[in-house]
Amino acid sequence: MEKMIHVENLVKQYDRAKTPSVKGINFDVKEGEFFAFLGPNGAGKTTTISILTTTLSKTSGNVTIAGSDIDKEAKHVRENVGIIFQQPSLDPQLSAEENIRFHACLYGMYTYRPTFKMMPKEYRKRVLELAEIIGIQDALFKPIKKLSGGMQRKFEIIRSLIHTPKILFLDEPTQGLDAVSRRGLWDYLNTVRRENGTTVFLTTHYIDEAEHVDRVCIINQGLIAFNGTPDLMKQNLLKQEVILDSDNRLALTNELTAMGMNHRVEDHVIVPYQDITAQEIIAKLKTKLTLLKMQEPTLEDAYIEYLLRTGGETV
Ligand SMILES: Nc1ncnc2c1ncn2[C@@H]1O[C@H](COP(=O)(O)OP(=O)(O)OP(=O)(O)O)[C@@H](O)[C@H]1O
Repeated sequence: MEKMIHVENLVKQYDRAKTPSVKGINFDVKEGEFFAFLGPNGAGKTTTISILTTTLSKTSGNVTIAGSDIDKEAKHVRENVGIIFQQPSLDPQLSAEENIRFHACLYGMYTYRPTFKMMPKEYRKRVLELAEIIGIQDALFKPIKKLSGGMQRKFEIIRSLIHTPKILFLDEPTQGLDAVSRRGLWDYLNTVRRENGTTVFLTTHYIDEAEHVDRVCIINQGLIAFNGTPDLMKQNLLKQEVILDSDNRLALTNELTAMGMNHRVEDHVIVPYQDITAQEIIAKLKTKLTLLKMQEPTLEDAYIEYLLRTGGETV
């Protein structure tokens, strides 16, 4: 599988800043991968994403995007990426379609024409197709300022996809959106990923949005603190527990003690385990159980635990 993003010893020192904001980080993102770049406020996410999308210069290091060097082949890089920034970047005075048209012409895809009807057939087809996928055809010709925040975000995504980028960079794309709009946006992005095989690089403070990504990379104080699958992150950090109970709780706890299993009694009997599976514990128990529950840690639990253990801020 081709490396879509390659980052090697990337350093960014802002003018007048005492220390670098990004301190020599390394990571790769494979073609088609859904990659979440997480970290607390000020960790270096926006700095990194801005460098990768050629909107900010780096201090040192090597970065290639879809095989193109970000310094030597910046134009190629821009042709291959779509970007959704933290702050909405649509022109509120223009209609949704006009925003898309300007963007497409800016990318050199088409020569500008003053009306939608005068644009080439291929452009019109693509815009209508993309609008249909999210079900917002009706809003296409309305002024952007009349649309809800969620709809505007969707239009930004359409706009960023108009040139069929290989990589979509999303910098906190759902910030400020309500739960329904967030869900709708993710359903749409998943459709795009499935249909186009687009590589997605996401930064978000909603850790649950990264629960189903292929890989999570945590940046903390300008350094990579973790890079691996969400499952690995949970396994590495969270103690696993099984929650049990019985009408004869004393018999149950006695049995656990006899088995040499550490446990504590809270609302129920909680049994932390390591080097053994929950199934093995349960198979050994003779006492009749009235409750059997696995503790299902979330990615957010693991993330907070990770930052606490590595001495980072959790905000
Ligand atoms: N233009 C700048 N000049 C000097 N320092 C900056 C500049 N932009 C960012 N920084 C500093 O660089 C560090 C990383 O900031 P960055 O915006 O990349 O973090 P972030 O992880 O995106 O944070 P957030 O989650 O709050 O958006 C911070 O300490 C920030 O204060």
